[in-house]
Amino acid sequence: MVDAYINVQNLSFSRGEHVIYKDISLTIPRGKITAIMGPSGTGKTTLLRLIAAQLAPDQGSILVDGQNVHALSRSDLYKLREKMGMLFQSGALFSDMTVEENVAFPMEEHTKLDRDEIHRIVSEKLHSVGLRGAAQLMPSELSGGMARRVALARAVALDPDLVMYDEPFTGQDPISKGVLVKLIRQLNDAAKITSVLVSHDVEESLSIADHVCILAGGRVIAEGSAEAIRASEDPQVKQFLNGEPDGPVPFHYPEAESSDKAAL
Ligand SMILES: Nc1ncnc2c1ncn2[C@@H]1O[C@H](COP(=O)(O)OP(=O)(O)OP(=O)(O)O)[C@@H](O)[C@H]1O
Repeated sequence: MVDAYINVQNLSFSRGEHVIYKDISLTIPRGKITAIMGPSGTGKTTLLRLIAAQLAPDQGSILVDGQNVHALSRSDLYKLREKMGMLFQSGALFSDMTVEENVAFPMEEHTKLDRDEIHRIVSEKLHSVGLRGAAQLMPSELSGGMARRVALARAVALDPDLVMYDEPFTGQDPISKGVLVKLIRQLNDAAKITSVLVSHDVEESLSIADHVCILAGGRVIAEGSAEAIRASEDPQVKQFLNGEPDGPVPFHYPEAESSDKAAL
């Protein structure tokens, strides 16, 4: 039996007429790195936002560490969110704060630790991403890869049980990608974190993930170990892994019926 940290059970979610998920179930194992992959616009970021209870499902449930996140009181949800680190695409650094102040920010917001203790933890977190020497720099003085690593240090500042990464490799050169892959692995293993990674980057995702879910067309088209996914003979999985535009997974965003009729 898989020791699940997150259980998505019979989840359905629509935005207006657009069905994003139709009765999907998947498991995110505890202490492992799970990659969520799928074509652009398929709803990967939406799934992270549903897990963080920033969005509510139309049907079904999401259990995080055994708790139904959408049934929690405001204060229990707040407590659970303190255990979730997020590195979202939009999660840029605060441009008017130094690197050190950026990493200290979640501790100042969520804990009563004193300045010395915060300083010690910030140094430790920056050391773990190889940037202790950059503590006094401003974000504008960092390369894109360094900024991503500072954001990573900030995402793990509160020692979360779960870290969700949304497209951490976007815009990174191959060396930075390799560094980020190693860091995500190290942080996951050293602190026994459960990591969820959303990415388009098939090679980087398969190289790092223990467990993989591929989403397409509102469904889970494959779920399993990275090796099992690589070896899959399923035409939809092969199409996605090989980056082929034509195949069982449609390339075009579905048009509303009314616009079809209007065009006739
Ligand atoms: N705030 C919103 N209002 C309405 N529709 C939205 C909103 N945010 C996202 N969507 C729609 O939901 C669908 C899923 O979006 P989402 O960002 O989760 O996809 P994704 O798989 O993460 O895409 P990408 O890989 O391109 O980032 C898309 O079709 C998008 O148009």
